[in-house]
Amino acid sequence: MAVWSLLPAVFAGSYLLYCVALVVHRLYISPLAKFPGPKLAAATQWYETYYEMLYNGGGMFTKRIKEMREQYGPIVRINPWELHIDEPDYYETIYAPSAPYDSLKVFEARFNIPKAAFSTADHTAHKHRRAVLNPFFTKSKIQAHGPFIQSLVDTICARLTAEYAGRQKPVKFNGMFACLAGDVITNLAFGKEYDLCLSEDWETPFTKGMTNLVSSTHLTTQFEWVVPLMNCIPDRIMAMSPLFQPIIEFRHGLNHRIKELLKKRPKERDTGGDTVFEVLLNSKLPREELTEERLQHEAVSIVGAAFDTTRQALTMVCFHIIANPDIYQRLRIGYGTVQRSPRISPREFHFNGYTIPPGTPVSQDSYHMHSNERVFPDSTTYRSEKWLGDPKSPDGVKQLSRYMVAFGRGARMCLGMQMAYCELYLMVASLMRRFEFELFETDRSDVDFYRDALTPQAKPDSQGVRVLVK
Ligand code: HEM
Repeated sequence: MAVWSLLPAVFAGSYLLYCVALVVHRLYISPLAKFPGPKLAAATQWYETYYEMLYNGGGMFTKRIKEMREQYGPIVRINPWELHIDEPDYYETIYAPSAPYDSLKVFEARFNIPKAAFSTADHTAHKHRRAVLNPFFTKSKIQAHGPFIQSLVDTICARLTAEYAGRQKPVKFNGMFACLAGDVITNLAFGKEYDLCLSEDWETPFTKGMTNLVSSTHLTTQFEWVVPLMNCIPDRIMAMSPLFQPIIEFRHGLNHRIKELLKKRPKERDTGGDTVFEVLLNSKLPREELTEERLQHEAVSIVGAAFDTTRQALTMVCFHIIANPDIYQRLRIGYGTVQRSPRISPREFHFNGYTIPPGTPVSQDSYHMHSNERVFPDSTTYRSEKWLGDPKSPDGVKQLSRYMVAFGRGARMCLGMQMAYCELYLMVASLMRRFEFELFETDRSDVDFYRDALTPQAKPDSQGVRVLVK
């Protein structure tokens, strides 16, 4: 028998040996071997991949982590290299404001925008990119945009009166709020809006693109090679896929805006920094930080981050207000983003007698925090009055708001929190003051967290929140 005919068997045998050695190392030698958790999850990343991609349609790992917590306690090894902690009072240790913690490298490729502040894993690079954006998103800056946001809200209300009131024609809240969020952020980012709020039936290619981008999150996170592979395939071929076609269109739209801005002579651009990208272009960032590619990444990131989160929050709040008329005008944000966002410390963490080695990704998340029955008893019942009168947490000392982490905490906390609050206040107040709504073939399962696609998504066959305007 020729020697070369044995090669496949030699390769297969070596690979098998390598896998066995890897599993033995992960289970018995790795510095994380002492942490509790399912052995299979510690042995292979495929465990997480199975829950994110396959089990019950995917997006199920966040919920699986909650089950692990119930079985193994407040600290769990959730995959070969990462720990998850479920202890409300420890949140501020991991998400400390000025701590020099990195984020996950694999997240850089998640939305194919590695150069955006949102994706930047390295703490120092993130700090510089973030610092130039911060001034645009302060409370006072956002308040100055209040009249513009109110004008969009008024446009929506006028349409509700003209096209829906008194008719048996349900309004799709998910789509309607997506249009609001999209118009607000594109206008504030570029000084141009897409007029999504005027679109037929609140359905637009832009919102479809954003929705698909969010849905692709597990595919691109679990298989790091997907994004580089996609980048090798011409867009016109990628656009044949119904998943990627709207994403490509969405990205091209934003790329076009950036190109337009860069084409303007610098003098024309210097209009006092009215839009996010004027602020960026007039900032003191070095030239290599202001390339077309980097600005395109920042554009997708800022528009994307503003979109699904705000749409979800508005839809959920309005559903609960309509379903419970006695809670009119009091609101609480649900989970925010449910997917964990680990931090990597250059120093050790100490938790519950464990020493967590430097360089280990450690996370908590808003799903575990907001469903913690010690801090939020009866957490699945919508009782927004619990937030009235500056309440204390169950220990009677700390403010309850310390545990409200829908916008995250620390150096990577939500950049657009004030903008989101502004949209929520103006939109919800206008809708609830001006209209009487009735839910149409909609119940809690249309808003409750079923699967995670970065943000909490309702059951797959949900048609969204639909209401009749009386
Ligand atoms: C209700 C609405 C919103 C919720 C619940 C929300 C939630 C969050 C959360 C939890 C994070 C932190 C992720 C992490 O720890 O890694 C985040 C980051 C971010 N959010 Fe929001 N967000 C909302 C609206 C917005 C809006 C309107 C904008 C508009 C610009 C925005 C822009 C961003 C950006 C750019 C980041 C990344 C910040 C960084 O990495 O430094 N978000 N958001």
